[in-house]
This record gives sequence, C-alpha cells and structure tokens, in this order.
Amino acid sequence: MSYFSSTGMIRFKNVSLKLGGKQLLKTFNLRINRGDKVLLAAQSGSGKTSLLRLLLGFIDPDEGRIFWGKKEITPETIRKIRTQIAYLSQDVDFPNGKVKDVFQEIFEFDRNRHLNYRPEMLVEKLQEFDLSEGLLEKNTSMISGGERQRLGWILIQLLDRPLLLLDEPTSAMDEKQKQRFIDYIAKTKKTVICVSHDSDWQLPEMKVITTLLS
Ligand SMILES: Nc1ncnc2c1ncn2[C@@H]1O[C@H](COP(=O)(O)OP(=O)(O)OP(=O)(O)O)[C@@H](O)[C@H]1O
Repeated sequence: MSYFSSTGMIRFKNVSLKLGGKQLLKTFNLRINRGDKVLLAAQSGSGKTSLLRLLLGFIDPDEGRIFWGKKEITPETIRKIRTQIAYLSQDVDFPNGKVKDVFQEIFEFDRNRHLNYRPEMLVEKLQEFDLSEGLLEKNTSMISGGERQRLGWILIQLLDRPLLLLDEPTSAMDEKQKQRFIDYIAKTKKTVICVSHDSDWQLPEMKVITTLLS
C-alpha cells in the first residue's frame, strides 16, 4: 500500500494533550476516512484549533499516537504528510508582499509546481469570489479580514489537496459569501475537518463533534 492510499485516512489513538495547564484531550480516539466531513463544534477554548495543529505536526501529543494511513505522524513523516493538507487558519496569515507576488511564490515551491499555476487562474477566482482585480497589486498587510479570508479560500481551492483543515473559515463573511463556501464543502469529495460554531455548517453529511473531552 502506498504512503497515502488508505480508506482510513486519519486516526487519533488514545491521544492526550495538555496546554497552558488545561487538559484538552484525554485518551481521545477518532477515525476519519477518506471523504469524511467532520465539524468540530465543541465549546470555545476546548482545543479545536489545537487538534488541527496536532494533525499539522505543529504540536505533539503528550501521550498516544496519530496516524495518516499506516504512517504515524512524526517529525520524520510530517513534511510529506503536509503536502496533502490545505490549512485555512483563523487569522489567514499570508507572507508580506503584493497579493499577486505572494501567490506566485507559493506555487513556485517544489511541492506545488505540478499545479502549473498561472496568474489568470487567480484573476478568475477573484471574479468568482466578488473580489476586485485591484487586490492583485495590494500588499497582503493592507487587505481587510474578509478579503483575506476569501483569498485564503482561493488558495486552498487552487492548492487542490485531499485534506482541508478549516478554522472558523467563514467568520469574516456575509451570508451570501458564507453560503457559497458551505455549498463548495457540501459538494467536494475531499476530506474536511472544519472548526465552526456557526450552525449553518452543520450539514447533513457532517459528523458533528461537540465535545473533545469525554
Ligand atoms: N501554545 C499554547 N500554550 C499554552 N496554552 C495554549 C497554547 N495553545 C492553546 N492554548 C490553550 O489551550 C486552550 C485551547 O485552545 P484552542 O485554541 O485549541 O481552543 P479552541 O477550541 O480552538 O478555542 P476557540 O473556539 O475559542 O478558538 C486554550 O485555553 C488556550 O489558551
């Protein structure tokens, strides 16, 4: 079986995590299959963002193991695993620079070259998401929270990776925009883990997790 092919995509096995003196996970178990959609709607401060950060290898569990297919997530495996993940963080942190240059640079990384990015692809997406072409010339530090969030969505769509990790992905959007992204997630065949308190994200196809400490 190859590195990434497996129906059981992600598995948390007896994972415990304590941060800032607070127990967030205690022998936590979760299995996520390819194509599954999971909504983390546990209360504020319960560790939802930390769970995404565990999957990205930004933090390590105190106990237990996390698997991607048959591979355990470790410092040795995480780089390759990250090439399969598109992460939209709560604050959508873009590098400093003109929007058009930042996008160009992202797609010049070895792991993204196969996508054959062209600037026209970004222009097309800007139109689709009601963003002005003038944004291309703006510095990423000068754009609004709502624009930044939509640019984050554009990036994750263009990156076209099998696992989407979305942290409050529509918090800075109006209803119409929000619905467009919810519809995209409802239709996608990708595996999705979304953090949101917004009940509009509770799609029928989503497994909703309301508590992490059971
Ligand atoms: N690096 C860290 N050091 C210390 N404490 C941390 C760290 N990261 C997170 N925490 C704490 O862990 C708890 C869980 O944080 P986390 O952001 O994962 O929760 P959350 O469920 O995503 O919250 P929210 O819904 O409010 O965004 C919080 O009390 C937070 O202050």
